[in-house]
Amino acid sequence: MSQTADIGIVGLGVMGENLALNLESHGFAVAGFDLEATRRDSFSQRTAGKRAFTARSLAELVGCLKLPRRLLVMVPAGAAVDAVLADLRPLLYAGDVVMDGGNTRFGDTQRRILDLQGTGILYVGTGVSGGEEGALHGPALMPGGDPQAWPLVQPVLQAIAARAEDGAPCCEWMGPGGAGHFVKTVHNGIEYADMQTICEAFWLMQELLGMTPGEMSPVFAQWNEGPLSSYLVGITADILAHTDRESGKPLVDLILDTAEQKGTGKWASQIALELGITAPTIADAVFARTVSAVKDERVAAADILRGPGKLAAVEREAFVAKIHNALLAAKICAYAQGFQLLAGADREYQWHLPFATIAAVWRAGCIIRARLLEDIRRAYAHAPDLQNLLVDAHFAGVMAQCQQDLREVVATAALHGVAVPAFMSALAYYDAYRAPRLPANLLQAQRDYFGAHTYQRVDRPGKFHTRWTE
Ligand SMILES: NC(=O)C1=CN([C@@H]2O[C@H](COP(=O)(O)OP(=O)(O)OC[C@H]3O[C@@H](n4cnc5c(N)ncnc54)[C@H](OP(=O)(O)O)[C@@H]3O)[C@@H](O)[C@H]2O)C=CC1
Ligand SMILES: O=C(CO)[C@H](O)[C@H](O)COP(=O)(O)O
Repeated sequence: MSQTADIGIVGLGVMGENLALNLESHGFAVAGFDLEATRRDSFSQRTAGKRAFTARSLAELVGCLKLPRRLLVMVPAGAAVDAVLADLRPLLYAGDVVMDGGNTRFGDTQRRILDLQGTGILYVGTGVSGGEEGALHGPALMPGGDPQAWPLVQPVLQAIAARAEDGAPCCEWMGPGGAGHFVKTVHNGIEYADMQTICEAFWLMQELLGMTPGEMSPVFAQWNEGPLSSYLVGITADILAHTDRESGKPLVDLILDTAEQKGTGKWASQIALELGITAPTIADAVFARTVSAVKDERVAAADILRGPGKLAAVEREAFVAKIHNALLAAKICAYAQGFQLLAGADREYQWHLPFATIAAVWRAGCIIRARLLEDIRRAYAHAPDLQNLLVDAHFAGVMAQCQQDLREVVATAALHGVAVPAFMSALAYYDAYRAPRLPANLLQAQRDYFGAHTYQRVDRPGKFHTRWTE
């Protein structure tokens, strides 16, 4: 195969192989390479009879690509991407495009763009979401980087992307530099919060209402027909209905309660702290995973630390309806925080992120796809400078309907000693954001007391310092 492939894939793991098959099914001739011989063999077998070629080396892969070359790197983020780039660089010409589709830190993408400056090689960092199925049948794609690359990769990426209900491809240009990978990091931060709040809804049904997974599954399935409709609520219904073949028990009950993570939620939270953006529900979703991971400590502490006394049972049907509204309210708060994070980074890096387009791209294909994303798209299309999703008329209205139930759910959980950190932080975020006055006046006084840090007054301009004990 000489210079006949439309695109080369480096890394034929879960994502790379399925993206390659997706590309091939859309009429693109693909070439693939993986360091691992077993992955190459598996790729050869899965692509037998198709317009696909398995290269035995990076040089062979590059040699069979049409000019300008388009390469998609799907290897683990970090050192592996640098290693691939170091090997690729001497093989490429000016005008060739390298895309990194991994979950890469956006700062790494910015660094790699700088490293390639002067070579003419066009670099793109693209968020990819949708897991194995999405990669095969239509992911959401969030490319950003060298703008000159976009016309060269747009037809390929948009052809394989998922389509929203209105037919729009879930792939648009996010902006320069690390914009694409930043948008994916925020996507994953929201994903963490979405998953955690769903887990808390499940936990409340189990701990307070005594519901079994089998009883909860139809509840989630029904919720998936309404305003909570989303991929994650849908898969939760499926998971809760699943029975372990060996024991006959719900499989979810047999899974160890320690969550793992690869780091994107943590990055989203770190960036929020660095930029001074309030994203507590995303951060609490990360902390919920970290506390789950200290299982042995929790088991030991359960014998030492006291909780509340026994309380009257909670009425099931009415409380399930409240959990529904609490989940919707918390979800809106998490998305609001995610979009605040996008806006904060946009101010810092001057990417000119297209907020309405980001919501549109997330409507299908990705893990956080949800019905409410069309409302978010509409909100930002109507007001691109929207201060916060919460103050959009539609979302303010939904919050008005749901906030009382979020309060009651959080209060009930607290009284019964059931940990719902993401629900709690969503409520605290909502209440803090709608508070015209907060106790930061006392905090400023404390800072001034011990550190002469000064404070401002509400009745006159300027900076003031007080000798508090005089
Ligand atoms: N899985 C998912 O749902 C999603 C994953 N992602 C991201 O996509 C990227 C790839 O993920 P995934 O496909 O799941 O990972 P896998 O581990 O399944 O596949 C990565 C492949 O890349 C190979 N590889 C590593 N280094 C090189 C190299 N220098 N040259 C060629 N091949 C190499 C690996 O080989 P070896 O096994 O020998 O290391 C492996 O076969 C990651 O950044 C991930 O975070 C993004 C969205 C969803
Ligand atoms: O990017 C993804 C989906 O959008 C990946 O599935 C991601 O790896 C999930 O993150 P974690 O392993 O930390 O739960």
